[in-house]
Amino acid sequence: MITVDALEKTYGGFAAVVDSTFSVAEGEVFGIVGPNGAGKTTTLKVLAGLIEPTSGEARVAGYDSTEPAMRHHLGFLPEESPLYEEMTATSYLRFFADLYEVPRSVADERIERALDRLDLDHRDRRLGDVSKGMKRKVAIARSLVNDPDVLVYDEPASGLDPVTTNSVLEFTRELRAAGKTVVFSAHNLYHVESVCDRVVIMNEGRIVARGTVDGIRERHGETTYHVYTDVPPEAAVGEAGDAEEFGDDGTLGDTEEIGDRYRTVVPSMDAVERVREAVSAAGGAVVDIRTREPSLEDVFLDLVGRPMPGRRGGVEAAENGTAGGSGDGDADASEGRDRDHAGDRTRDGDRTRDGDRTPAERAEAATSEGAE
Ligand SMILES: Nc1ncnc2c1ncn2[C@@H]1O[C@H](COP(=O)(O)OP(=O)(O)OP(=O)(O)O)[C@@H](O)[C@H]1O
Repeated sequence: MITVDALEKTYGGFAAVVDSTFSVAEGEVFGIVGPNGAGKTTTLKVLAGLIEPTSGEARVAGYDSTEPAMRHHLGFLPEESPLYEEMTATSYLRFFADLYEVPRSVADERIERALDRLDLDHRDRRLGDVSKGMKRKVAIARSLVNDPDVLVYDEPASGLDPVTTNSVLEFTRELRAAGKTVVFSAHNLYHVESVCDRVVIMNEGRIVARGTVDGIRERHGETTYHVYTDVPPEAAVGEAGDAEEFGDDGTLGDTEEIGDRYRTVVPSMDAVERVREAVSAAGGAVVDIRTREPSLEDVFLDLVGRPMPGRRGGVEAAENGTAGGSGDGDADASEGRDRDHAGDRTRDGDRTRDGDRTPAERAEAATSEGAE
């Protein structure tokens, strides 16, 4: 349903996305995770047809992402989704359905269903007066008014309370059950673990891991063993012999005093045995051993904790104070501003006349221009 091939996006020489290749099957929930500035939003904006790749391509529902017709198959939820504050949820969603030229009876039924499912109260209150969670739900409902096959959600549950977060995650699962394809970005790894079929982890513009959450954990994470003893292994080692013998990597492992016990973390069962021998030689004993599987978070921290090679323009440009360095959006206008497909308009000017836009384009324009 989605294929991204050798995608690259640079802003004024700064590589926001580098050589990104992945695909998403129909009916799959696919997560893009990564730290701030990893390139998640840029990737999603390319998928949503809001910016053009510098090179490579993205195809969505059989269309190149730059083709206006693609948008009929797509619902996009931006990270920030300003709404028209004077409207009610219902009138706002009808407005978008009209932009997509959805017949009123079909739209009303679709809107009711989405609002019911999202437990949206206060449908007739002005949007300026509703909670952040409700606003996010209305924005999600908006992404569905054209009944798209593909949903691209940027941080759908960020900043929401736990109840609203759960309801948004549950709703995402239901979208999958209804056969929709969902791509979403998240910082919160729990959100990703609990919903996604597959994941890519991005760092500094590049994909650094991919697969199912379990697969990524197995491939990139290391099981550790927590050995609890009644004497510190260091002391035992002092009497028993050479501390360097512990651990596959030749280190002793991390020991921490916890109450009247000592916990030594080692990377292998071999090392556990050496702790046992050393402690028993010192007259002590192993009182407990626990295995700890790596979490996605462990893997994430390990993978994104080191600098990536090959990102051009970043540090040097920032140090020189040139465009695109910190990438805060003030890059050279010739390359650095988001362009709508086929260069129709820049973000801050030269808008096309409304009459030139397709229904999907008008809706997208209203999405990004809403309540500014
Ligand atoms: N219009 C732009 N002009 C210049 N640089 C940009 C522009 N948009 C994004 N960048 C830079 O590209 C890099 C990737 O940004 P992007 O927003 O895709 O990251 P992200 O993973 O979504 O980050 P976050 O989690 O903070 O939202 C960042 O360094 C960002 O500052």
